[in-house]
Amino acid sequence: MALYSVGGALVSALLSHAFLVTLLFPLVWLVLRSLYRISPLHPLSHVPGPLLPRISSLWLTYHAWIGDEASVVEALHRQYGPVVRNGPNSVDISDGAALATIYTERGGFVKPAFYENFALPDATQVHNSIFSEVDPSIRAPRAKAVAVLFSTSNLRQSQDVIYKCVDRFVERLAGGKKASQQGGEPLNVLNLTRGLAVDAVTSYLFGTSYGGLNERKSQREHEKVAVQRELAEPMSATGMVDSFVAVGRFWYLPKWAFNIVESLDAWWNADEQLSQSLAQVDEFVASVVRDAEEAIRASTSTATSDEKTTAVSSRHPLTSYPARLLQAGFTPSETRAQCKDLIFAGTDSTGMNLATILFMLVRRPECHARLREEMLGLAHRPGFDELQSLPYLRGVVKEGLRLSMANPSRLPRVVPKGGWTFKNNMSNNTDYYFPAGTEVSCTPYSLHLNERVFRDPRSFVPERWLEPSDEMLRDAIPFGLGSRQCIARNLATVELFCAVARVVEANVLHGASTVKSSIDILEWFNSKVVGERIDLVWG
Ligand code: HEM
Repeated sequence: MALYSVGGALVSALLSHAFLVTLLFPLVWLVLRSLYRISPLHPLSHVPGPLLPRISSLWLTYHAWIGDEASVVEALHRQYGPVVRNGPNSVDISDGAALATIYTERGGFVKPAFYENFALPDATQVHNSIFSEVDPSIRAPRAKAVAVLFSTSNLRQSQDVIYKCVDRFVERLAGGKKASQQGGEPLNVLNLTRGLAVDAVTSYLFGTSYGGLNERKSQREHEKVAVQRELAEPMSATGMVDSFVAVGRFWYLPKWAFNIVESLDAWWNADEQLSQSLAQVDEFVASVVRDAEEAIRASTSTATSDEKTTAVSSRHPLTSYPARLLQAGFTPSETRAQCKDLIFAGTDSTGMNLATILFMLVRRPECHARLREEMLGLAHRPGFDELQSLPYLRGVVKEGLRLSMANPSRLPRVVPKGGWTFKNNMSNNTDYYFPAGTEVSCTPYSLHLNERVFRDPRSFVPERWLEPSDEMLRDAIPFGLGSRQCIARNLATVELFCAVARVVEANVLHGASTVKSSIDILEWFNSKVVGERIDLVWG
């Protein structure tokens, strides 16, 4: 009876303080969850790491946001060793021995759900891209439809398309040099390399050039004014590319929170230039996909003669990226989203890498001289394939890719059913067991700057690639690794080789100096160059 009345009193007390209970319940839950996460009962309790990331994934989210994630995780490795817990359920490994299991063997582990925060809008729909799709069975038919475009033999056949863009790029660089010598503004080389990247991707894959290197053509009659403006103004796709790069600030958030933060961010940072850039890219992509649809319609036997005439006039190749996706049965809306993704991925990374290589060659004139000697020492202008076998040029490109940090932060994956034991030979032969569902990653920043593998790791030393160790070859992962490595690795590599070779051949960098002594970045998934400029000046 007494017990009954005590219970009743407790219930009525709780009910009369419903507000307090509502407030307390989540707090108690949070405290209990945090205690569990730092307790020996947690399956990752054996992995070293500081307190905050063990308690909450907000720690990593915060560092991604402020843009120091990769260097902060590297600092953890220095303190705790090659295996560190950087979140309640996540672990980063700075030992290249982990790469094969995580990314390559048996197709590698799958990407975590937050990759889907990189999905792309098209009108009222949102589509996962080949990059953001986490389900391998959904990604596979899309990648299969376009894979042939990224093969070396296909690229070889279309090399003229790439060279045309590269030559225009060298011309623009030379124009910038002239203007700078005449006392103009410093040349933002990142703007031009992005122009080359967007033109190469769109000319080669879409059959139509975006024209990033040909903007403001109408002002040609005032050449000097036009050049000055080109030096100062960003290429028109820049706003769109930068807005996608900025998704990396909060991509770790769960979908619902991501959507709220993204909407607030879009409202807060709304500006005319960005809206124009987004609209311009949308318009370009829409017209490319329309042309592809027309060409497909006209190629079918049921096409009317009018349709055939339109298709012939548009001359859109049935083998283009959008045409291949459409013919494989994907909707025009999804095809537009996939094309926009390529414009973003292809412009940002290649642009950043090429600008970094040029920056490094200017900073190290002796490397530029040696490369020029290699190029000029050839009896003939090297062909497409021969370029990639020139030892010093290879060293320059590989070293640029190692240091450029276009994608500096971790490449996370999820441990599959059955768990995974990582046999760590680096620190006391400790074995680490990670249960299914654990997020594991290697971080290009840590691997590329590991002094055990790359002596004097922060210096640009192309010579180190003349006789690389097995570990160097294993740990340099600028394109990622395995089944989800960069789909356009061959295309990007070819762009870099051709552009660096032609720039050095034309001797445009002669007499150049850099405005800053280093390239400072925000370490988002795709890094952002602070100030969005990599400036060169010629005296
Ligand atoms: C030097 C230039 C480039 C670098 C350093 C680079 C780097 C990367 C990296 C690191 C990944 C893997 C990300 C991960 O594992 O989470 C990736 C994936 C990808 N990249 Fe690139 N990329 C470059 C150029 C390009 C270009 C030119 C394109 C398009 C034309 C492109 C399209 C893609 C796509 C679609 C994926 C997703 C592949 C998949 O998940 O199946 N990238 N890239």
